[in-house]
Order: sequence, then structure tokens, then C-alpha cells
Amino acid sequence: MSAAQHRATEKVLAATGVTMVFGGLTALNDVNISLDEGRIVGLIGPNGAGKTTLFNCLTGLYTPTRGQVLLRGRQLPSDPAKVTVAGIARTFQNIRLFPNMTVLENVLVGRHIQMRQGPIASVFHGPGFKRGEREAREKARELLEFVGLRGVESEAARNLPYGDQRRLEIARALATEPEVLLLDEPTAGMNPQETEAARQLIFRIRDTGVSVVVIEHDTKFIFSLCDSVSVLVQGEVLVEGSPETVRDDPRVIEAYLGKPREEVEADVAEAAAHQHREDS
Ligand SMILES: Nc1ncnc2c1ncn2[C@@H]1O[C@H](COP(=O)(O)OP(=O)(O)OP(=O)(O)O)[C@@H](O)[C@H]1O
Repeated sequence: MSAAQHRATEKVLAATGVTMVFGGLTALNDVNISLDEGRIVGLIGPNGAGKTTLFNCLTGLYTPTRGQVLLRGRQLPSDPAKVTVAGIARTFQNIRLFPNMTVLENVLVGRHIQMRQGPIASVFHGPGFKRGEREAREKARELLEFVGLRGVESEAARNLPYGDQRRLEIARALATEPEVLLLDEPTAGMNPQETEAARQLIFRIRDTGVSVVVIEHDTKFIFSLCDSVSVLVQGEVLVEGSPETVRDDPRVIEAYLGKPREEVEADVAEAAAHQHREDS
């Protein structure tokens, strides 16, 4: 196989046989998940299924008990800061901003990880440092614009409405210039308009070439957003496939959705109609 062919078939991110045991509890058991370039993958499953644990394994926060995670075919470093530099960024289920810092400063935190300005550069504040700082600010402003946060750069992050704080978290993650973005419940606590704006934002992020993995409880959101969906139940992948395959799978309806089939079908029909309106 030529190098070009090899690259074309290479997964951006691939977890194989990932098992995570905490004391006596197996939170993940032999999980396989992979992400193709420019794709959006959804991860759904009931509370405690292991979704966040898997994210923690994909970002170097946890070293799997067994199995491996490869980023572009290379073993992931077991240090979250190195994983960020290697190209994986994430947001958290509970927003983790620096509440007293300004909106712009929060994005600059992400940017600095990418700039890798060492302590020596900061002490001397030479011309290179100043230029780097100026460029970082420009880039941070562009990112704020991109996520739809305009005119609030000097506000303290804690003063932003909830939905905007989620956008800011995404801007900060994008500031590290990731290849892969992991979003942990990006629409939690959002109203329907904010949820729709978040969906459009994720599409725009994907369109810039970033591959995305999303954890969400809102299945309608996931089915209308993702190219493929994995369903985790009790630490194992129950089903993986296209949104259509997953939502029609009786095991998913029974084991995860846990609601009457008619109700699920109504949700599914609504999601499909939504997608149809989008496509037409
Ligand atoms: N650091 C840890 N130490 C011990 N047990 C843990 C740890 N992290 C997670 N667990 C356990 O692993 C299991 C999976 O938890 P996890 O948070 O990954 O689930 P989840 O699918 O993200 O759930 P939710 O939807 O509620 O966020 C749970 O039983 C949880 O209690």
C-alpha cells in the first residue's frame, strides 16, 4: 500500500480493546471506537455507562487498564497536556472555565498551550513574545467570533449566560488547534434555540476539518448531528453504526432508550423530518 493510500485509510483516532477497571468495578470492557477524518461520532448511553470514562481514556487523563488509544496511528501520551498538544481538545460535562478571568483571557489559556511560550520567553518579553501575544489575541478574537460570542471579550466569564459559557469552552478548546474535539454533553441545560445553535456550530467546526466526538443524552440531537453513533451500556459497546441503524435497533430501544417504542419512533420521525428540512 502506498503512503498516500495508507494515510487515506488511517483513522484519526482509534481506541481498541479499551478496558478500565476501578478497584472492583469494570467501567469499560473491551471498547472499540474509531473516528474518521472530518466525521462526527456520537456516544450515547444511560447514566454510568462509561461515556465520560472513555473520554478520560481518550485524553490521557486515565491510562486504560487494557487496550490502546492511537491518534493518527501513534500511541497517545499518558499526560493530558501532551495529548492537547498532540491534537485532542475537549470540553467537560461541568463547565470548567476560569470564572474571574475575562472571556478573551479564557480563550488565550487554550492558545498559550499551542504557542508553547516557555517561561524564559515570558520573563524577557522580547519582540518575538510580543508579536506572539498580539497574534494570539487576534486568533482568540476570531475564535470568539466563530463561536458566536461578539462584544463580550472583556466580560468576566462568570457573567455570561449559561449557553454562552458553553460556547466559550468550545472556543477555548479550539484555540489549541485540535485535530479532534471531544464534547461532553455540549447542550446540557440549553433551551431548544441554544441547542440548535450548538448543532450548527458543531457542523461548522467539522467543516473546518476538525473531527468530533460528542457525548449527549439528547438522542434527537445526536441522531440529527452524527455520521455514526456508538451506544455504550454498562461499559460495553452495545451497537455501533449510522444513526438510522442505531435508532431502529430493538436492543437500543430496550436497553438504552427505555421508553415505549411508539414514543421513540415519534422522536425518530421528528429528527428525520428535521434532517430532511435541513437537506432540502
Ligand atoms: N475515578 C473513578 N473511580 C471509581 N469509579 C469511577 C471513576 N470514574 C467513573 N467511575 C465509575 O465508572 C462508571 C462509569 O462512569 P462514567 O462517569 O464514565 O459514566 P457516564 O456514562 O459518563 O455517566 P453519566 O451519563 O452519568 O455522566 C460509573 O459506575 C462510575 O461510578
